[in-house]
Amino acid sequence: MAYIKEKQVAIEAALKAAAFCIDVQNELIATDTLEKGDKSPVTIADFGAQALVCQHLRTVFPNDIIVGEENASSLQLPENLPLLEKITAFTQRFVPEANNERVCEWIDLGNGEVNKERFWTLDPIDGTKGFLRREQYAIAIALIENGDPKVGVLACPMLPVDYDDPKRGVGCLFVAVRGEGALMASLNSHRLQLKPIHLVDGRDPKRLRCAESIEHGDHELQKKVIKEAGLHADSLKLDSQAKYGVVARGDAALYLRLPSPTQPDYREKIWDHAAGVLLVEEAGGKASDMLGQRLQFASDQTMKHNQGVVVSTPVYHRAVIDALRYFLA
Ligand SMILES: Nc1ncnc2c1ncn2[C@@H]1O[C@H](COP(=O)(O)O)[C@@H](O)[C@H]1OP(=O)(O)O
Ligand SMILES: [Mg+2]
Ligand SMILES: [Mg+2]
Ligand SMILES: [Mg+2]
Repeated sequence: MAYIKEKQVAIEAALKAAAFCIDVQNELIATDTLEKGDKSPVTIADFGAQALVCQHLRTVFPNDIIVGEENASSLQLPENLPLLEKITAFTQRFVPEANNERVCEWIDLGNGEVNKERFWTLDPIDGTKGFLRREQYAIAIALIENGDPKVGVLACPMLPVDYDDPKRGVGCLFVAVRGEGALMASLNSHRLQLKPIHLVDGRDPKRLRCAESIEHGDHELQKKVIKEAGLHADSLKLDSQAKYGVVARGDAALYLRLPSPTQPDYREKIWDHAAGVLLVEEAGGKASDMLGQRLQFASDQTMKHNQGVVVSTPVYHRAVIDALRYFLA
């Protein structure tokens, strides 16, 4: 077994951040949200979850670089002091020594640079819009070495443990280490029981479906490609890297995300994919961009060499790449 300590620490950090997000969500009010430069929302939970994860990683791996989505610059503006104080108050429930200054320092531990050796990438809340709608979101943590995700953890506090059995409740933890398979645990039981998960096996036709974003993508082209690849069941629409989780555990056969026609120049971010890609690969699947090229995690935080993502079983992956070649020709 490899990366034992990294895996353990990433799981602890993700669970702490998930508990934090659940607390904030239960008590959140509209003014607990800011708008970023790109018009996307960021909440006190995004900031607090980044602070907690970075603080935790840094305690155990003091020399490791962290590349996270958020930074504390807006929180240092005088008009945002009430917001910062709220984040600190919630953070103190998990780390009693938190104060305003430390919380900003912990958030900014996540301002490291992508490099070719070793770094962590973190999305403290992936799917902030889903979080605000009380639908799907994920805490996503990945360790990248030499451009390759080695450890990936996704906590999905709102994801049904089993779409077909609502009694099993919501809340899932996904864990993968390169070469060691993909695992999932319910967040509902007292003891975390990680069990192996696998891709869809084709015996259940209703699971031969695609997982798609609610907000992002080219839904028109996706529809044509999905059909051409031979997937006929209605898509699952859900926010965040929870889509990687449902593919890895066989609730869907494909995650397709094509560049939106309204934002053709948007490039994906490493923290939106690294953990999920490892999870699906370790469950036996394939992940690439829309041209079938390898997703690159070590050139920049923006994946400027890739467009779109195709994540699936080897057979459907091939079929989707072929269908895309046909439609894009
Ligand atoms: N214009 C955009 N196009 C594609 N993805 C985006 C865009 N803006 C933000 N995102 C990120 O896409 C992911 C949400 O995708 P989905 O629609 O699949 O849930 C999130 O990681 C979100 O960031 P964030 O982490 O801030 O929520
Ligand atoms: Mg965001
Ligand atoms: Mg994200
Ligand atoms: Mg985010």
